[in-house]
Amino acid sequence: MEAATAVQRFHYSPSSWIDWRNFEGKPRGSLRYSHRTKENKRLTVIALSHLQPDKRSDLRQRSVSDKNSSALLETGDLLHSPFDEELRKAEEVKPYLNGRSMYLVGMMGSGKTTVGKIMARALGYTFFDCDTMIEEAMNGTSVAEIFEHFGESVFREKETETLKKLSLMYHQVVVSTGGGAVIRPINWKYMHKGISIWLDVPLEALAQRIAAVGTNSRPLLHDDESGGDPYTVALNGLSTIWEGRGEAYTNASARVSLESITSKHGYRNVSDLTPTEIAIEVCLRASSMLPIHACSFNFVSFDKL
Ligand SMILES: Nc1ncnc2c1ncn2[C@@H]1O[C@H](COP(=O)(O)OP(=O)(O)O)[C@@H](O)[C@H]1O
Ligand SMILES: O=C(O)C1=C[C@@H](OP(=O)(O)O)[C@@H](O)[C@H](O)C1
Repeated sequence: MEAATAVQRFHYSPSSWIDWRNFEGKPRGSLRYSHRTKENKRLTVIALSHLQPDKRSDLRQRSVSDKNSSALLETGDLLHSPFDEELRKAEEVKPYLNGRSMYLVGMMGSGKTTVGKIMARALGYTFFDCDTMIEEAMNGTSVAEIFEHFGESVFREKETETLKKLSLMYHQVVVSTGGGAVIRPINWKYMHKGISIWLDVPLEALAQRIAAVGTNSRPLLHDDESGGDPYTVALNGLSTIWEGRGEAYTNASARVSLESITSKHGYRNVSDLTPTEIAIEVCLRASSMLPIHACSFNFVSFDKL
């Protein structure tokens, strides 16, 4: 076996936990950690960057508390940590997707970015965030600044251009769209080139998430002057937006309801679901919609089934 592709099994012990501060951010939703072993071999660990601080500590506890837990350390290939094992369920659907891209739609805060990064990792797809692409195309101007200085219509034009580019130039991508991408019919023409999945999350759960991180990056929630608490402000804003576009989400090829997954897992609240559990469900849902014969066509336009 060549040294460059050799995969070594590394057993965690309570004292061998890796300090997260040694990680550096990398594109494509991963973090890379390198250190030298006693034998002076360079080992690299890739871990999931989507993990929130609380989820990281979950992983840490799971890793150090189980004597048999192990992670594959590698020199250039993928890491499969104990956490990644869950993702194998999603990875298994890859052959059925036949390279089709996945477009995540849903209200702001529904987890399109968080879940999309995990899906991309599981499927070996490339992840794109539409808002980030627009910001980059506007020389780093933030979404909030684009709304403020140029108005929503300019942002929507850029959004359409970005979806067009993604749908025509790429395959095997997971795209996190902006919450409002569903309102322009032309955008559906592009998103239906792949599989579009609506992440349907109750407004109360969305308001909780948004209140926790603030509305700075979400200009459509800025206008409230009621002086209410962050949760109420977010819920009122989301309710108004939902009235205007709730129906548009039903154009998606499939809907993944977080309430349904919650009861499937026997949980009490939507907030008990991990992003990984949701990502697995989205991948399974996408592949379950594909008729067997559709799998023999590569990258054909995938209109609503
Ligand atoms: N399943 C989840 N459980 C709890 N919080 C989540 C979950 N998914 C996303 N979040 C949090 O909600 C916020 C919005 O998520 P994000 O992925 O940015 O949504 P979107 O891209 O749809 O706007 C983030 O702070 C994220 O950490
Ligand atoms: O709902 C919307 O109209 C918007 C949602 C935002 O994206 P997220 O859904 O990623 O927050 C962003 O595109 C912009 O603020 C407009």
